Amino acid sequence: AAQDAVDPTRLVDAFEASFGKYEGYRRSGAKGVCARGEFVGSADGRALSTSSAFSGRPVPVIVRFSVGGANPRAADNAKGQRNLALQFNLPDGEVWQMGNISAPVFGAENPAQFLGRVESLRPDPATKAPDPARVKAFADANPQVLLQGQYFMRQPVPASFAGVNYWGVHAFGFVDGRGTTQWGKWVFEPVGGTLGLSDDEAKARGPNFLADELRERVKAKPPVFDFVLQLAQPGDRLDSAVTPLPEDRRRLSLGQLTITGVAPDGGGDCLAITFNPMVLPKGIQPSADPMLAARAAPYAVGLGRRLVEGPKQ
Ligand code: HEM
Repeated sequence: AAQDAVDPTRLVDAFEASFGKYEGYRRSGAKGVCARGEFVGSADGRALSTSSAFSGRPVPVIVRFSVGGANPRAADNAKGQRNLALQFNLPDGEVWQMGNISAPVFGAENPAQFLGRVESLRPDPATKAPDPARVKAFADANPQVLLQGQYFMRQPVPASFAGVNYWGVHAFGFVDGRGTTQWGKWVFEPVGGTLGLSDDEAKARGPNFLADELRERVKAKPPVFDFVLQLAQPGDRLDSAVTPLPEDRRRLSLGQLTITGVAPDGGGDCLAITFNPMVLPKGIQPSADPMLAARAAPYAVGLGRRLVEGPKQ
């Protein structure tokens, strides 16, 4: 809706003012590693959507794992967000991009609220830290912005980029050959289960282990994620990134993503890609979630800035 519209430049400027400006790095998910994978769709995927992603033939995927936030030196051994961004390279040049996060909810329900939250976290020039009274006042008036952080505090520090669930958070429509749309929300789940560290283990691991851990893991045995869709029922909210579907909704595996290689350094195919979740293949539809459409323009702004600066990671 028009009242939800927020200038994309203003959003990226607010990120830089509140979280820091690190030239060449993504303004969000700055610390990351590029990888490659292969996706093989399932019969359930083919039944739900005409997308060629689910043909059953292997599809090459560009993969980027990252730690949440704007800081390229973020600690790997702290609780918080991890990301799984994907670009499916489908036949005939078609692509499917997505950016998934390690929580079932996002930190705001519409772009204006997100901008307000980010602005409330801007450091006070005098103290160089956010003003606790301002942060509290905004969160008290907008309690949805606390849900994601509360989720992360209940989870252990991930032991591996391949040991955590990654949710799409938004609803998407899966359109079959008769034109029928099934709405749902997805999550990528490691087939080997989630892997967490105790507080002592996290301390012993130090702040930089996730990229090398992934390289070693992939060399030993390529990790596999199930692409699981939770099916919405009539009446379920399809427009809210802070409202998961009810837990009892049916779940289907749309296929499996295998991670087959990891870049040896900060380079790789990801550098010039922004993972815009509105880039969808035929057979997949965006929902009316205002947070979904609002991502496209700021990602392009962010990509433009870091390309000019000289892209890193
Ligand atoms: C209007 C709201 C949002 C803004 C302004 C925003 C902003 C950004 C920006 C600027 C980037 C870096 C883009 C680049 O340089 O290529 C980014 C990355 C990312 N965002 Fe958002 N974001 C928003 C909403 C969301 C939501 C709702 C999710 C939930 C799934 C999300 C998940 C991610 C992920 C996973 C990445 C990292 C992707 C990568 O590895 O490149 N963002 N975001």
